[in-house]
Amino acid sequence: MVVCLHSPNSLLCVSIEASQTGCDKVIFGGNIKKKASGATMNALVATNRNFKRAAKLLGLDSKLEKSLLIPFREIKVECTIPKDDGTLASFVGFRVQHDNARGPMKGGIRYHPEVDPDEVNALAQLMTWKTAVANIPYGGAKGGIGCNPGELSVSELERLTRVFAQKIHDLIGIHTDVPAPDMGTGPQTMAWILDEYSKFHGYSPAVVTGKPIDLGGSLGRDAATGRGVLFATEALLKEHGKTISGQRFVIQGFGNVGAWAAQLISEQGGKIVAVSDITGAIKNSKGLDIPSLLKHAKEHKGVKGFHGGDPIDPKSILVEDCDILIPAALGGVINRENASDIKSKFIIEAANHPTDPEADEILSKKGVVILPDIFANSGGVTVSYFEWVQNIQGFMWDEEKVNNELKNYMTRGFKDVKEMCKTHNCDLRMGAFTLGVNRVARATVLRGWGA
Ligand SMILES: NC(=O)C1=CN([C@@H]2O[C@H](COP(=O)(O)OP(=O)(O)OC[C@H]3O[C@@H](n4cnc5c(N)ncnc54)[C@H](OP(=O)(O)O)[C@@H]3O)[C@@H](O)[C@H]2O)C=CC1
Ligand SMILES: O=C(O)CCC(=O)C(=O)O
Repeated sequence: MVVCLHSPNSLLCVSIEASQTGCDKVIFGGNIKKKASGATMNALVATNRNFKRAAKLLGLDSKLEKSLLIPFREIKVECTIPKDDGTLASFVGFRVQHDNARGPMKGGIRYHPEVDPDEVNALAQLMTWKTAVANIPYGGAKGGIGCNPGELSVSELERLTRVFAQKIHDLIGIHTDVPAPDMGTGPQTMAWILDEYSKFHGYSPAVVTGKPIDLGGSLGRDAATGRGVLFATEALLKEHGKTISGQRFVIQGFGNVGAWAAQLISEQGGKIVAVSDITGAIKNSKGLDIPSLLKHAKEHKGVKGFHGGDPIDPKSILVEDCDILIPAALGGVINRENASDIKSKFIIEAANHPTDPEADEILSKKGVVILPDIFANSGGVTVSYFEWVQNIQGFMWDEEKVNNELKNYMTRGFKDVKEMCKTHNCDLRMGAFTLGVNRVARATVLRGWGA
C-alpha cells in the first residue's frame, strides 16, 4: 500500500489532493522536516531556494512553478527484517518520484543513517534538473533507507534490500522509474533489486542501472561519475586557461565517486594533496600516491593509517590549502560556518548539494568558482542512461564507446550551461538550474494537463 507524505515547508505552501499527485493517499503530516543541524540549511529548503531563483530568472509562470515543485509521488515504506541473531530490526525506506515530464524517473538509492524524507525529496528534485541538464530522456527520483550499512552483514543487507524492493516493485519499472546506486549501495544492491523485481514482473535488466556487468551492467558505469567529474573539471579549467596537470586537489569522500575521481585526476597529472573518508583524513603536500592509497583503502576499509601521508583532522579537510576542492561525500558540508575559510579557487561538486545557498553567497564574494552538482556529477546518470539503452537494445557497447560518449555529453553540457550563464547573466549554479528547469518546463507545457 502506497502512502504519500506531503512535507510542508515555507516555500511550498499548497494544498494538494491525492488525485493530483498520483498517490493512493496523502498525509499532511505536520512538520516532518528535518531540523537543520548547526550551520547546515535543510536540504529541501536549500534546493527549493535555488529552484525559485532559477524560476525567477526564467520568468516562469507561477502556476507552472508550483506544479514543477510538487513531487509526482512520495513513497514511505516500513522494512522489517530478521537480523542474523534472530532479533527483528525495522527500518524506513523512501522513494520520491519528483517529475516525469521528460521520461522515466531516474535516480539512486542511498543507504545512510541520515536519510530522511526532506533530503530524499531534495535529491529527487535535483535529479529532475540533472537529467535535463545532461539532456537525457529522463525525469528525476531518489530513494533511500535510514540505516548504517556498515553495521549490517551482507545477508542482512540482502534481506533489507529485498523487503524494500517488494514494497516498491509496483511503482518502479523500465518506463516509469529506474533506480541506481548512491551512497552506501552498489552493483550488488542493484542485482538484488533486479532479482526481486523479476519475480513479480519477469526478468527485466533495464529496471535498474549500475548493475554488475554479468547481469547487463554497462562497462564504464562504475567509474562514470568520477570520470564525468574529470571531464567537467577539464572543461572548466580550459575556460580559465588551465589544465589538470599540476593543479592541487583536495577530495572529501573516498568511495565510488571520490576514489575514481582521485585515480583519473592523478592519471592526468593532478596532484591530490589530501583526502578523507569516514575513517579519517590524510595529507601530503607533495601529492598522495593514489594507486597505493587505493590499495590501502581496500585492505583496511578506509584511508586511516596510510603511511604515504600525515593524518589530519577530517573536520579541516574542506579548508585545506589547494587549487581545487572536490566534495564527494555528504550534502550540506560547505555552509556559512566554513565557507569563508575555504582556500580553493574552484569547487567541483561531485557530491549532491554539498554547498548551502548561504555558503554560495560567501564564496561568490570571494571569487570562488563553483561547478554545480547537477552538472558536475551528471556522468553517473549519463552512463546509467547508456546502460538502459544497451539493455533495451540487447547490445553491449565497448568501454571506449561509453567513455567517448560520456565526454561528448559532458562537453556539450558545459557549453549549454555557459550559454545560460550568458543569457541570464548568472553564475554556473544558476546557469545549470535555468537550463534544467527550462527544459523540464518546456516538456511539461508541451505535454499539457489533459482536457
Ligand atoms: N555513485 C554515483 O554514481 C553518484 C554519486 N553521487 C554523489 O556522490 C557522493 C558520494 O557517493 P558515492 O561515492 O557513490 O558513495 P560511497 O558510499 O561509495 O562513498 C561515500 C564516501 O563518503 C565517505 N563519507 C561518508 N561520510 C563522510 C563524512 N562525514 N566525512 C568524510 N567522508 C565521508 C564514505 O566513507 P566510508 O566508506 O568510510 O563510509 C565514503 O568514502 C554522494 O553525495 C552521492 O549522492 C552523485 C552522482 C552519482
Ligand atoms: O545513475 C543514476 O541513475 C543516478 C545516479 C544518482 O543518484 C545521482 O546522480 O545522484
